[in-house]
Amino acid sequence: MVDNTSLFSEVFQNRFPDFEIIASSVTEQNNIFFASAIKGSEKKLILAAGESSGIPSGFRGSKVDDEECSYLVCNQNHDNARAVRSLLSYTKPVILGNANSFGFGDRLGNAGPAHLRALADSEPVFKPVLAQQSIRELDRTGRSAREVLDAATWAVLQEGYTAGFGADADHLKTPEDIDRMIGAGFTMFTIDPSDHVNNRSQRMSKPQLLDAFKQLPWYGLNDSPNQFLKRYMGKTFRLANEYELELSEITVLRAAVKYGNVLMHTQEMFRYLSEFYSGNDVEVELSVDETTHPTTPDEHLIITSELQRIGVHLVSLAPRFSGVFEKGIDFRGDLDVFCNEYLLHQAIAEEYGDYKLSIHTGSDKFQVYESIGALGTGRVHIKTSGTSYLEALRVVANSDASLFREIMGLSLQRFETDRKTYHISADAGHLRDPLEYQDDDLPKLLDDDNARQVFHVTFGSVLTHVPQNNPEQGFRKRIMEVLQCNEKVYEKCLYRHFRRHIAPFEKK
Ligand SMILES: O=C(O)[C@@H](O)[C@H](O)[C@H](O)C(=O)CO
Repeated sequence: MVDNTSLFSEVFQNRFPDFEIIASSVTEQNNIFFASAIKGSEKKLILAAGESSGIPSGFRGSKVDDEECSYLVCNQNHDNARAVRSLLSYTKPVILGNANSFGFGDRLGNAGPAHLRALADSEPVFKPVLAQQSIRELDRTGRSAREVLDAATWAVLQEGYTAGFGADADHLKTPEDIDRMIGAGFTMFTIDPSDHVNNRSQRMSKPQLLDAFKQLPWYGLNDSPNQFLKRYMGKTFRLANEYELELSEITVLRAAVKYGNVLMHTQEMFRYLSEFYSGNDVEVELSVDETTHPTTPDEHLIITSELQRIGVHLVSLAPRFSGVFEKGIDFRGDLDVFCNEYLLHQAIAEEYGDYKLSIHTGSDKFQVYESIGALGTGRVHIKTSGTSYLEALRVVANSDASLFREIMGLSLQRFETDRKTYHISADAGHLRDPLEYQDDDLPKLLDDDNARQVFHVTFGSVLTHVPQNNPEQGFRKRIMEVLQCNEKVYEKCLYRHFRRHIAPFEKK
């Protein structure tokens, strides 16, 4: 039996023959039908159809009145995204809780449909965090938090994905960062206290540690040096009836000095979010992945115990894992050491924090996913972002060699500046002048680690580059046009790439 939505897919198509109606998007609410559509090379649209009086007032568009039916042809702009979210609840982000989740950072705002398809074709292993951008990414691309959230709403509507998605305001360092993101409707808040990690503690002698230990913000933490030492020094903590962590005096002192101010700052950010936005349904991640030294399991145990004591509740925590996690390339290091520590971190997260482990810089870590996917233990959040931008550049390299060479030229120029604050080891000296590559060799650069990292961290310079003599020819506009003309290829690249990330977690 033909259901209403497939019937209306035909109605829309017959009424607008020069539009491509996206069948997966057709939905009905209060006898009004909606569909995502594409009109030639123009931006995607949203169509509404029904009795004229029935079309909700929040939608803005051009009206077409037929005898039996009225239609509204709307641009996918912010006002219409808000109207969609107020009408179709599944297009609003929600908190995901303890469910395994996958962060699909999307610096261009057009990768969402393929992200959802890569996930939908797997058994329900992950919930999608479809809107995810860090303050650093927004500052570098010039995009707003609402643009990121709207892109996720349009993707969910287009794919007819009704199972719920998250929205991660990533790497927040100040209360102002929280204000900037929560106003757009984000639901997950990743606190980044890395500026408060005392990395010097790694090299401190015991006298230096004792001196720094006394100067920690004990009053703010409602604690004292002696009470802290009594809780941990010389204590043995059993984990999952399998592991034991015995905390020596020097370990406890070093952990306190390294993370003491992190706890204070995290408490302040958590209280700000909880008190100023008490009406919002939110969840919090703590990310200490961008520090100079790995987070040891001993340190993780102390951090999570202290967070519990000061009333900070997390949905996930991102430690700095051992081994080399760099942007845009696979894991480097001893995979056995990583897996052993991962299991310890998982046991701590489960037993002392009841939260997920979060893997940042999760793009392209295929060796890790083959290992931990097979383990099938614990709960995990995986965070990716730059890798979707690299797949977009792969399409540009295959479709518009001239544009790609221009982008590569700018990326090489900007690399040494833009690489700051990113943990990468690429050597641009291995790359040649863009003009020295044959057209056919350009796409292969997206499989070269040095080139991947050069492109990965220069996204901001590229996406905000507008030639003074020709403002209409900015790189972002040209990239989006190439992707729009090659949408099926782009979606196939993204789908294939994210299936490779997700498949290792599917039950064999
Ligand atoms: O580039 C960024 O700022 C973000 O993508 C950030 O690195 C994010 O937390 C991440 O780890 C994505 O892989």
